[in-house]
Amino acid sequence: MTKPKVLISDALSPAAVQIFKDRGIEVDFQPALGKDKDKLAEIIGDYDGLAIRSATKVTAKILANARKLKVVGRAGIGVDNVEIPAATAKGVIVMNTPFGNSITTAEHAITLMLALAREIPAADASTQAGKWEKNRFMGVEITGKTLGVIGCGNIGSIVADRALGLKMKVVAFDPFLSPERARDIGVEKVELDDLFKRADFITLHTPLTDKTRNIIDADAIAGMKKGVRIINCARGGLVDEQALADALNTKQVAGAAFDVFVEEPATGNVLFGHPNVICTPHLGASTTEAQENVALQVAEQMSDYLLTGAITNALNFPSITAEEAPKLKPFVELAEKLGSFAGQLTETGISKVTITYEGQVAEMKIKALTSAALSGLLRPMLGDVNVVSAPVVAKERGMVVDEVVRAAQSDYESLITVTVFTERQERSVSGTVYADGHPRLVDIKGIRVDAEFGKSMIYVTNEDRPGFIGKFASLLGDAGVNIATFNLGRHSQGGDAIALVEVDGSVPENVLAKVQALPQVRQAKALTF
Ligand SMILES: NC(=O)C1=CN([C@@H]2O[C@H](COP(=O)(O)OP(=O)(O)OC[C@H]3O[C@@H](n4cnc5c(N)ncnc54)[C@H](O)[C@@H]3O)[C@@H](O)[C@H]2O)C=CC1
Ligand SMILES: O=C(O)CCC(=O)C(=O)O
Repeated sequence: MTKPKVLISDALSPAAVQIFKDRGIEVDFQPALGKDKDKLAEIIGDYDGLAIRSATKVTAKILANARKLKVVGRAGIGVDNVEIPAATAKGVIVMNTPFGNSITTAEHAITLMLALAREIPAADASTQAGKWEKNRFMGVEITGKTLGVIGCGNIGSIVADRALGLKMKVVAFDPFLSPERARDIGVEKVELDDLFKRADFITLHTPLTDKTRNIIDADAIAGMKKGVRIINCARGGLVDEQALADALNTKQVAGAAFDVFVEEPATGNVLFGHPNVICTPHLGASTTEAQENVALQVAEQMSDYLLTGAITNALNFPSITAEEAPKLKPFVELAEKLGSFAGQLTETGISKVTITYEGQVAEMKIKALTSAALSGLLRPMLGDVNVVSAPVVAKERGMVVDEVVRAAQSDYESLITVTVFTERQERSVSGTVYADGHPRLVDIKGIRVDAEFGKSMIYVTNEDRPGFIGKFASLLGDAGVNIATFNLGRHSQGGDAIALVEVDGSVPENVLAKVQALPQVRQAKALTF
């Protein structure tokens, strides 16, 4: 196997380079490349993995050139610099490290809150300028004050914990925060209007979504306590910057501390220059500890995926642990081959696919198996589809996908059945994995068989009549097509029968036409796996 190759295009800790090397992965560390999108587009085609922070923008245009790319790893939390739908459509896994920088970012929010309360940056600048303006700087205590936390997930709840330690009262608005969790972490769950009315300090910790964009706008600010102070260490765009600047001018807002901006890098911004505004250049995650954590974690996760297929913290695919990956692998292969078998036999539009998991396989990660079956099914028709992109492609094409899970009902410990519905017919194929780890076909359209998936196969449906097998075999022999394995099955004596023959090399079209012309043959197809 050739070594996978990874590009690091942002300033990750060098710890990541070492992990990739130790795991036997070739790595190019180009920490400034993320800013040069043309160069990135030019070279991305050489890499299996791309490790980034926030400077690299993984756009559809970059992805279009990413011929070999399998995984994008974000050393950090927010993935708004990655076009995930485009990555998914291209079959690229996007993973992040959801916890590695949470403490550091929460500490940055607390730091900014305290700095705001005592106007530390302005007092520092004035003192170092030799002014000694003791009477200019009059701060506020935070003890006993109310902190409003908008978004109480990983970082928000750490901020709440630290603020409680500083003897603040904490109210939180987060539609997904359960009352039990709120109680456990010692915060009062409130509605947003209530938070605005009560908070002396407000800190934001949500992702930027259609619901959270401008969650603090002019109306929201009008509903706040006069003299409120606002901290944003989450994402630019959560606060309407112009509305905030206006409110700073009228003193409705007494101060604001921002680490993130609508446009980054923020080299000019409407907030710059206002009194009691503190700005940092997206430093939330910038501590030695956090950068080491996220770099190590992303490198391990990407290596696991590239080398073993284990998937952790993916945003566009279910997680598969390192323990699950080897057990799942033969079933992924089985699901993909069953899908491929059904796909190669299907000539008209598919309206629905049902995938049934029976026995032990029903306990596994069936989402991953379904994706594999869909990719096998769609690839003969659409070409460039893989397990990551297949569910999206199926949905775009209006295909209904049903998953059925049930206890073992057959002789097999595990059985997967793929049933494809078209306008004209319904066709099922079933398979299992034997102890040798090889997938086997065990049922085609209700007819029992026992066949491995060969590289090149001929599938024939015929009437069960004497003489057919002899004629079929001599026809192949006369044409110089060597038979590797020969499998037969039938419904009943004289009824529908199946022949599934593995041959060496590809099946010439004229040979297939001759097979099709044999008197008992209903259908003859060349299949490849
Ligand atoms: N400044 C920096 O360098 C860093 C910024 N971040 C950003 O911090 C933010 C929070 O990160 P985490 O706490 O790890 O995320 P998280 O996913 O653990 O928490 C986000 C919380 O926001 C809540 N939420 C979602 N929609 C909401 C809405 N409409 N109103 C109120 N709450 C809502 C969710 O329920 C969740 O509890 C993210 O935007 C992340 O990108 C993270 C790390 C570093
Ligand atoms: O990598 C960084 O410095 C930014 C961190 C961040 O914003 C995130 O993890 O969401």
